[in-house]
Amino acid sequence: MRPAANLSHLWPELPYLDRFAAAAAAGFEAVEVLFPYDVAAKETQRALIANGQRMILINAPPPNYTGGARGFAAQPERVERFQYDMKRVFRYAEALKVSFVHVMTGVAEGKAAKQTLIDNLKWAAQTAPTGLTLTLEPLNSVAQPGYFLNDYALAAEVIRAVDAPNLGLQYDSYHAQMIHGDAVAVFDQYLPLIRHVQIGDAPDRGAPGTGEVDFDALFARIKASGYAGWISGEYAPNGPTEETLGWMTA
Ligand SMILES: O=C(O)C(=O)[C@H](O)CO
Ligand SMILES: [Mg+2]
Repeated sequence: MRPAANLSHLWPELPYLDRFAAAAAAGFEAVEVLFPYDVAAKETQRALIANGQRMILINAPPPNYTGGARGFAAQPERVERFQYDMKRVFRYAEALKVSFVHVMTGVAEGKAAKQTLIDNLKWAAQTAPTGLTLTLEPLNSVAQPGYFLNDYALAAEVIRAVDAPNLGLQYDSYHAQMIHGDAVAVFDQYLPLIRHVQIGDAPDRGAPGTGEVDFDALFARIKASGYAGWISGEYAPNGPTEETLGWMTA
């Protein structure tokens, strides 16, 4: 088990740069951040160095760089902007030495959207710096209405169509449970494509153990599978984050 902390979700009461120290004090050597772009990469780097941590994952920027709409990789009218932004994210990722960039599809539907996503990902996989893996994550339609990649079967189809060694699946127990009703079965079914794991409960996206995901079974399956990647806590703590971290030793 290699635990990581998603600092966009955990320690929400602290300013961004203070969350690194809180995570270090809780024992996290690895962190991830959804959208670090409104802070200079050097400042994030300083926080990582000061706390002996590594940044494992960032998201490709949303249209306004700090939040809001979740990407546009499946929007046919924004291919040029996609390539422009991905070049920026690659520079940012290299500066922070991140392992994964989550590419978001945005709101879209239909055949043209799927083909655009596949073409964009082929280009991005070829252009990405060596050592960086791109991920796709299905997001459920309650959290992200209209989001193109709203199903694990669709994500698997796109990943297989792109067929690049540096593109894989980002599994998230919260979204998997919301979309398919059984997060454990989704983990089992898509294991060969999974490169990164995030955990949160459903339906409220609380800490593991607060909802309907069977975490005992999920952790047992992860352990039995030989999955050797990161498991990142990405949930809304209902109270002090430190009191929600039992999963780190599960
Ligand atoms: O919502 C999630 O689960 C994510 O991991 C995304 O990165 C959303 O931006
Ligand atoms: Mg997630």
